[in-house]
Amino acid sequence: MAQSKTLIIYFSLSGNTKRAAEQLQRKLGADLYRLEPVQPYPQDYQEIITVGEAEKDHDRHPAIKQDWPDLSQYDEIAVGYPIWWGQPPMIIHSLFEQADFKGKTIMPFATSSSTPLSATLTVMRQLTRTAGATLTLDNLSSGGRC
Ligand SMILES: Cc1cc2nc3c(=O)[nH]c(=O)nc-3n(C[C@H](O)[C@H](O)[C@H](O)COP(=O)(O)O)c2cc1C
Repeated sequence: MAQSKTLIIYFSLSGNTKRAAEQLQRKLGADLYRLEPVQPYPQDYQEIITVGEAEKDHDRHPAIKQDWPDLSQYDEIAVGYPIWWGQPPMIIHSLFEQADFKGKTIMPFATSSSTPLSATLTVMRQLTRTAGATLTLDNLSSGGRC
């Protein structure tokens, strides 16, 4: 029987998380899917800040395109995102609400200017638990279940 593959789902605006996801893809031999909002974010940095801040302040989870691969092929899903205001962006909430992650192992990874991945793990644990999945840092930099 073929071994189950890992799927990497990532969100990236300016390309840093995209590059991290591609590195991880090479390391894990995983499949790759870029998460995108239905309504694209603005190009202008200041406008991104305005839109992103409004989403955060109003707990608004943007509509997402839902053309990811059939998740039943994967036991492990790596979820990557840029850290926004010390947290995963609201689009990651949309992902956990719309995708069926029940029974999956979720491996988070993130890029930022300085905030560490660990700052986002309380939210990621909550999202993962609500989705009926398990959060792990195995295969990534830190190691260990959380
Ligand atoms: C709206 C917004 C909020 C951000 N908040 C933080 C933050 O709290 N901490 C941090 O270290 N970097 C923060 N950053 C920087 C991004 O996390 C960083 O540039 C990231 O690598 C961008 O990833 P991307 O190129 O995949 O979009 C923020 C950037 C944006 C646009």
